[in-house]
Amino acid sequence: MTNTLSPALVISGLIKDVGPVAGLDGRMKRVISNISLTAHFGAVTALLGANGAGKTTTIECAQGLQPRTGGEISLLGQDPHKADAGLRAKVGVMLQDGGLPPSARPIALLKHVASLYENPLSVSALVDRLGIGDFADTTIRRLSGGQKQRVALAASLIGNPEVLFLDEPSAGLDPQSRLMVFELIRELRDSGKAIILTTHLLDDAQRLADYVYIVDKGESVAEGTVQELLEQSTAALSKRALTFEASPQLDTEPLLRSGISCSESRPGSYTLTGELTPVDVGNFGAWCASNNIMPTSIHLASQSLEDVFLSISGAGAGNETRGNL
Ligand SMILES: Nc1ncnc2c1ncn2[C@@H]1O[C@H](COP(=O)(O)OP(=O)(O)OP(=O)(O)O)[C@@H](O)[C@H]1O
Repeated sequence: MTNTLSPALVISGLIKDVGPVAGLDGRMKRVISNISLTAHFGAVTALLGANGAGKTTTIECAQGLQPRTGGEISLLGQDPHKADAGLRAKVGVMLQDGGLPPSARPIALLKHVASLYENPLSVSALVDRLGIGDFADTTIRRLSGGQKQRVALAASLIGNPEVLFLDEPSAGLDPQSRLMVFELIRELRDSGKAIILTTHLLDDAQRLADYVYIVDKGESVAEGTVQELLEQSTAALSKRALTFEASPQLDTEPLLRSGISCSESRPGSYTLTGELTPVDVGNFGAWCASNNIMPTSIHLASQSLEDVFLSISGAGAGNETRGNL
């Protein structure tokens, strides 16, 4: 029986080199330079970061699917790279590409996976729970991305694992399926399992994670609960952006003051950024009036939570992405 008081997973100073890489004249490329994290039982631990930050590589090293170059990993008290079948049976994995055989049908596949475990969960209960019965007779290759995702989640759960790795669990799910999957993840967490998930969606981390590690360019750059991370960046939260469309190459100099900048991201599309006050908004109106400028659109927005996380992760302001990191 696993000691549930010890962490399920501890990663210290992970380093991972890949290659040889053709673009680097056959040299190795360091994709993880320093990632450390601890995941506990009864908690959802999220690795949050932009595409290419190193999340998948980290969890694949944590599962022993990829060898590490340096650092230490302890999964249920063992080195995952030297893991025996006993350890593997306690770990469930849902990979980003699903890894499901394309010609199999969902229920037959789940029954087969269940037969590999000593004490599997009930296939029919999981099928009902994840709504898999609706497409039970369709081969995996013909399923939609979200349907495949649900089968992959069921397959990762069937062995009733103590630790569950989920790589981008909400990818491709429609809103209803997303709620269903999130509810199931919370139940699993409440039943004491350790859940480690990767996501580039702040919303997923906010809804699900008890503890978040922000990963950027192969390093863990911040950690805490979502609330703690938000509190670390209250300065960023007070920033706003006023975007307007008008003629190109306008002289926006009169709108600037210390802490307020203006950029023309494409001809005729301007964004004023900084701690904008009502006086700045008034000045903007007066500037339009005195220069006979009639903008075709004006949009004032608080910096989004995504911007806050981008500022923590150093991915840079001015990123147009919304809803993603
Ligand atoms: N075998 C490899 N050869 C070359 N580059 C690699 C290899 N494996 C990973 N990388 C690079 O390492 C970086 C991290 O990749 P990884 O898949 O871990 O990122 P991620 O955070 O999971 O991204 P995503 O959200 O897009 O899945 C990326 O720049 C990726 O291109």
